[in-house]
Amino acid sequence: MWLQQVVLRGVQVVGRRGVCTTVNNGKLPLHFNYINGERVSPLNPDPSQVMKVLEPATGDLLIELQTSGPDEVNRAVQSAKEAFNEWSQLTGLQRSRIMQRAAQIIKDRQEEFAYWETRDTGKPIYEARMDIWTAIDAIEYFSGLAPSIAGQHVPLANGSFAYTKREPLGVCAGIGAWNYPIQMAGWKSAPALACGNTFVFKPSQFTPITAVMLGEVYTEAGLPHGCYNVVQGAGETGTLLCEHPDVAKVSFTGSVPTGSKVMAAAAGGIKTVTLELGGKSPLIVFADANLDNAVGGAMLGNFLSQGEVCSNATRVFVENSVMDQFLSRLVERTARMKVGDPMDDDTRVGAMIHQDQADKVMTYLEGAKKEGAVVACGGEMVTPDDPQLKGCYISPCVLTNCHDDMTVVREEVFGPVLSILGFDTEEEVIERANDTEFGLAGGVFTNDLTRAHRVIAQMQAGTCYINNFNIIDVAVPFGGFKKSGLGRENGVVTVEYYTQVKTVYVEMGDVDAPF
Ligand SMILES: NC(=O)c1ccc[n+]([C@@H]2O[C@H](COP(=O)([O-])OP(=O)(O)OC[C@H]3O[C@@H](n4cnc5c(N)ncnc54)[C@H](O)[C@@H]3O)[C@@H](O)[C@H]2O)c1
Repeated sequence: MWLQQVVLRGVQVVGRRGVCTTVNNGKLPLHFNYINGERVSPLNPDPSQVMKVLEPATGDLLIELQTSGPDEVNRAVQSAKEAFNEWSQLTGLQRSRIMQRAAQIIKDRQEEFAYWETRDTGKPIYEARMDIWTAIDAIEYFSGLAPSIAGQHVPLANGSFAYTKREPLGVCAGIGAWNYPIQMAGWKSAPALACGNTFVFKPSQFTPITAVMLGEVYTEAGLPHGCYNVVQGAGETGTLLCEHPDVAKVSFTGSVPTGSKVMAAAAGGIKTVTLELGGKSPLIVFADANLDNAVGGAMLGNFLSQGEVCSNATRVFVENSVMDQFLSRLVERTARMKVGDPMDDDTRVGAMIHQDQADKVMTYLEGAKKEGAVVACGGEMVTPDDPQLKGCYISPCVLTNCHDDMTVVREEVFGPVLSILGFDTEEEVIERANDTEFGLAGGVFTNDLTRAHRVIAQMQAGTCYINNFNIIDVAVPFGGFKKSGLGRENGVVTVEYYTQVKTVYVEMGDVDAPF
């Protein structure tokens, strides 16, 4: 492996999976906050607030770090507040140039980023490399938009006019989930910064590493100190950010229950929120579809990142007349997926994020079997040959004999579990597909162009696919309907979520006052 020894600023990590040793004698690696342009330790370290981060692949301790309490959150927000004046006064082009340099630095360091993303998340390295690119894409894309963020000119009577400006909001906070850490840091910081805001990010407590590396990159690229900050911690740190009076907006990615708490915490300060929440997305396969493509789409829609993906098509509706062909091809391809060492290039299913998540998935599977589901393949805990790999590995699972009211079909499992449901008519399947509180994504496979658009038009989901699934492009908005969220990430529309409109009336004549 190319990275036997990696040195992060302030932290030395020896060996491919060794426990990290730090400049602080391996006791309290405190340099995982990023405030005012540098990695920092909380000013008043509290030994009772140390967070242990385990490596998913091995189950070993990866890193220990200090949780950020009120003082540290305030320090990060104040750093962002002080930086706002300078950053927001730059032209879009000036901001753009700095961001472009940042994107280039990540490209130069992409293997290092991918390595750490894999160690932090347990996902296969080939996927981590793609994730790094999604962050690069966001920084490049929003840097491209920055110079063209502008308002409107509106002519009024008698030569008077009004104009609008798109102004930044101020300090924006981001809170991330553990399944796509660098992507979330990129998707949230890039539009925030491009629009002239400054930013404080709290990654998930399970995946703290790459967000801090991104801070170093931004600083190296010339981002003024304080524009991008990171605080570490779990829910309490997140709440402190949401409630902080100097935070103008919160962009949150995570589960529906937490999203609801974030919205409530932000409500006190009348702050805007972007919420990217959970899903239970449907994929409908009609009999006329190209079945190999449909099988590929169903697998993309279920087995990336060990199935820990919000938009996953965990309910695959297959027209009964092609069920047998579809299922045999799906099972054959799924059973071939290599489960194991996330650092191997040909691994397709890595380690679950932690034991609790693996237990949760296995509990759903046990419940599904009790409710009558049949395991067509997978769904077992796998023990890799390498004794170092003591994490939790689950073989990708296809469930048949499912019905709509099973728990596994109704709730978000967040693991490699695909439920197959048969259907006979278009009308019936649309109603069943929409029968969920979620609305993140949805898809259809058919060669009938008219039907494809007719079905998608009725689908209650924010991100829809015809003849593919789970592809993303930074130029295309992503987000959910119903309980799956509010607002969008990616695409030009995101500028609206990181700016506020100022209207200015300009009188060119005399004031016509009736007093
Ligand atoms: N829609 C999307 O784009 C998207 C993407 C990825 C994951 N998700 C969803 O995320 C969930 C899995 O991630 P998770 O387990 O990390 O979610 P989670 O809701 O448990 O945690 C998400 C983040 O919120 C923080 N948090 C917890 N309580 C908080 C509070 N009261 N106030 C503020 N922040 C708080 C956590 O520390 C973490 O950083 C799934 O439901 C998945 O569908 C959605």
